[in-house]
Amino acid sequence: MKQNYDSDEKTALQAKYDAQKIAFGPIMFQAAKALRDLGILELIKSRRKEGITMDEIASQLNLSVYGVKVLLEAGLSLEMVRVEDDKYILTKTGWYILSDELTRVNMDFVHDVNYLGMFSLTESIKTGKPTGLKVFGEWETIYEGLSQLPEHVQKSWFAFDHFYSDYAFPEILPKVLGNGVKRVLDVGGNTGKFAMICCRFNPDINVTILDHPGQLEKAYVNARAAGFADRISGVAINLLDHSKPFPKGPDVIWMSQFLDCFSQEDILQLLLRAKASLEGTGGSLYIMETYWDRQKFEASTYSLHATSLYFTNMANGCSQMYHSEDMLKLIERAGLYVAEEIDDIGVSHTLFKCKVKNN
Ligand SMILES: C[S@@+](CC[C@H](N)C(=O)[O-])C[C@H]1O[C@@H](n2cnc3c(N)ncnc32)[C@H](O)[C@@H]1O
Repeated sequence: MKQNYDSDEKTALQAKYDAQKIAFGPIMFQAAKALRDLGILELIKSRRKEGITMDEIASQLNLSVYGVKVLLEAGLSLEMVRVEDDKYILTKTGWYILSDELTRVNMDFVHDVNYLGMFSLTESIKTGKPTGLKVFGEWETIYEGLSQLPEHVQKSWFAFDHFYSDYAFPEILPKVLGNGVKRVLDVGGNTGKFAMICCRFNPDINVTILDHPGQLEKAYVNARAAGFADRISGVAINLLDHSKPFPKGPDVIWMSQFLDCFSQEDILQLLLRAKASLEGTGGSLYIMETYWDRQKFEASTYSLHATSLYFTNMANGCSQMYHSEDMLKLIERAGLYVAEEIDDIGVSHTLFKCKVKNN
């Protein structure tokens, strides 16, 4: 992470250039995506070091020279391509836009899930509502409508969600599921990915998923296909209804990439419900989240700050990718304590193992 956010040491020239990058950001984003999706970057990459002319790209891809020209010129300013003797060559940034899975997943998420809705971000800030969500439907939060979003939007949403958790899950399994764990409560368990990993990890483990009915349907299909139908069950629930207690007495309550879907007031209530479920049992609550202050790389912090605005405008209007101190204060207020913490899991996660105080 950039260690401090209290300095301003750019020259005026650099600052003005950076301001133009912001001013034209949405147009240049579309240019980068068009260069990727029209196959221009792929073709340039296939020519490696000798490069390829604009005319040849146009003819091979059946595009107008005009169209290829404006995109390639944008690509020069984006530093995605460079040009030598009229021949275009892919830069390192161009390679990342084309071939890096993390970048692709992020770009598709921005484009398919967020781009249209973000037009009303200011309104979301003023109203505390996810006003961008209306481009897809009339839900209070995106989670209620997730299974009804257009196919390509769902695909990008799930790819974004799964990319990050898929990398994180395998690393922490022995820590979370070792020591005779038998009953796992996966709060916000989505399509059952973690539940199935638990079942594979140890044949004695049974998992209950709490989530919206649309997500549970997908989880059941996946569980059946994997042969775990008898070990994975679900409770269809709107978790914002804090009058509904969590099932009592699991060995592990698992909340992965989940609490960022809620306001701080709601997180406190969810933690209190988790605590009530664990009271007197010796069980643990594991919270796996991406905190913007715990990142090793500026690129991660930047991505998390941007992702917060997805929550503001598209998801629910009130949550975000939190600072770890926000979460630690809520854990304390709920009467829990962090018994163990691990940073740098997967792409950018932190795991808090929480216990009930004076249990
Ligand atoms: C970002 S996903 C995380 C999924 C999974 N735990 C992972 O790590 O990949 C959040 C999950 O919480 C669920 N969720 C969010 N708000 C909810 C609510 N109010 N009631 C029930 N489920 C909710 C969503 O449906 C979704 O499956």
